Amino acid sequence: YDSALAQSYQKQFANVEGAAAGKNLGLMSPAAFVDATKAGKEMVALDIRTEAEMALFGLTLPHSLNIPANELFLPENLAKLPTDKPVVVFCKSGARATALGTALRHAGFDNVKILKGGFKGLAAYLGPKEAN
Ligand SMILES: O=S(=O)([O-])[S-]
Repeated sequence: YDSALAQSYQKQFANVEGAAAGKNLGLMSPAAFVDATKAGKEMVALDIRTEAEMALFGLTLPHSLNIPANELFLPENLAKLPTDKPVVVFCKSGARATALGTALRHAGFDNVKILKGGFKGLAAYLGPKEAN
């Protein structure tokens, strides 16, 4: 294996322990995302689902980007990601966002957060109380 890369990951994950483990992985709960959005905090939501999924439903937030996971690391797409405000990565259930968000963080995008549970988690959190 690539020992330099492994060392770099060891450094990245060295603080993933105890109560701060999730935070140090860049995970953001649906509650924290909703609160930050309502508080008007400047954030960019990045939807990395496939185009077919995005066609069904997607983000209508003012600052959102749609870049499918399989194209995210193309230089022209990385160039679209702001580095001066949080970028919250979205997918359906959180798996892709965790993988791709972790990769972005490892590549130096320290401002990247991962929406825990994806759209599903957000919908479950908002639930009927918001619909009423
Ligand atoms: O990757 S996923 O959690 O959206 S199915």
